[in-house]
Amino acid sequence: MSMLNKKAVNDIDVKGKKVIVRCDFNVPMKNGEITDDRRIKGALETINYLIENKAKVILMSHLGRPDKKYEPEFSLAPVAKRLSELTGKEVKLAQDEAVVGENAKALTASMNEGDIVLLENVRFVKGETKNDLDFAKELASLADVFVNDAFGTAHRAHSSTAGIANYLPSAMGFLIEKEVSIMGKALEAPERPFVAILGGAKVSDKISVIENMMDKVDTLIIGGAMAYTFKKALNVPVGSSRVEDDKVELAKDLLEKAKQKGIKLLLPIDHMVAKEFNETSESFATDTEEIPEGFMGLDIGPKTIKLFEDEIKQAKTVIWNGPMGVFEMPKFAVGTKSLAEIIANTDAVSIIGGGDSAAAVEQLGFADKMTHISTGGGASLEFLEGKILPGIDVLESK
Ligand SMILES: Nc1ncnc2c1ncn2[C@@H]1O[C@H](COP(=O)(O)OP(=O)(O)O)[C@@H](O)[C@H]1O
Ligand SMILES: O=C(OP(=O)(O)O)[C@H](O)COP(=O)(O)O
Repeated sequence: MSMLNKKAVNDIDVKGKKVIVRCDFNVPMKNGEITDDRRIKGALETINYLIENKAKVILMSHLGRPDKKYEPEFSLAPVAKRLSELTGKEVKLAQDEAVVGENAKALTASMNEGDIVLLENVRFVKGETKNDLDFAKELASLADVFVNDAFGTAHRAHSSTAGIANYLPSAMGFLIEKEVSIMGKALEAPERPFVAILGGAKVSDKISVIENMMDKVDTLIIGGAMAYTFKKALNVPVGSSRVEDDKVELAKDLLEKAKQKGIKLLLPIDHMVAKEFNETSESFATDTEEIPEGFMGLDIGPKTIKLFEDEIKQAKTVIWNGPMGVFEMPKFAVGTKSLAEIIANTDAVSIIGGGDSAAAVEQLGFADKMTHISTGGGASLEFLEGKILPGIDVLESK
């Protein structure tokens, strides 16, 4: 695959060079504080390598979705502070509303080897998300080499992730290398049995993943609200569960396809149901796969957990993306938590897609027991769909 043979940062000469590194520092924040710094930690290997190898390190990222102009609440100042703590070095923030302004130019012009400068949020500039080449050229003018290590943003073709590669020699960072090699190997040459577990809200979001996975896996497990569209396709009563009526025919096709390909497709066989979408409403576990009239499925039931567990225990490779229920409500988080624990306790290669399942695994303290937790939600989904990620595609090949 073309994304697997890119030059990495250790394939190029960086000594004394200004290296501009696109990171994904789009971290969740509450009241100006970073609530989860996994993405910052994920970039440290590349940053530390560059420092040790005497590069001048210029970092850039987006944060959130500002309205294409300077907005103080989207400043990367909290990230600069956290980076200083994590690297033990002063990380200067170039405080320019236009990103490549007087401060950025002055700070980057006077760098010593091993210094770190962080540019302001690249999405303060209107052209960024349109992959405007003038802005890409401005960013490139600050440096000698471009390294992309923003896996979480690799599915976007923006000035700082794609356009800039037109103007500088380029390579991928260690985070992108790790994400692509672990997930790439699972897709290309997995140890078998290979089990994919998909959950979350919508079939429509994950159709392409389901289709692509069908060519690779031995077993496909489907939970979360998505499962009810499949149940409806099988004429199983689903009560008032969340169903995408316009995807029922598609679900039928996917079930048929799984059969033709000889893939085991597992759906829930019991459910935690409630009258209403809240935690105080009357709720219970159903005996069978049928959901009574007037009730909705909000989590997988105990028999289903056991069914999925038996399958996961035999797997040599497990990929998981999307929660098994409405895990935001503790009462309906049992399925998601149980799966996290089951996967954590297998010897299989375990890969957790970004987004909700990654957050659940992290919160439960199982992160260390997984082979890999992706730092990209949308990006890992597109990768699993088999799409080429533009932020990687633009980089120089070996
Ligand atoms: N049975 C269900 N009924 C309604 N919503 C559900 C159900 N199961 C899961 N969800 C919701 O799906 C959402 C996550 O879906 P999605 O965004 O597709 O996942 P991810 O972020 O992992 O890609 C969560 O907010 C969760 O509450
Ligand atoms: O957080 C991100 O996406 P994700 O929530 O799908 O992982 C990335 O930083 C991309 O951000 P964007 O979806 O605003 O382009």
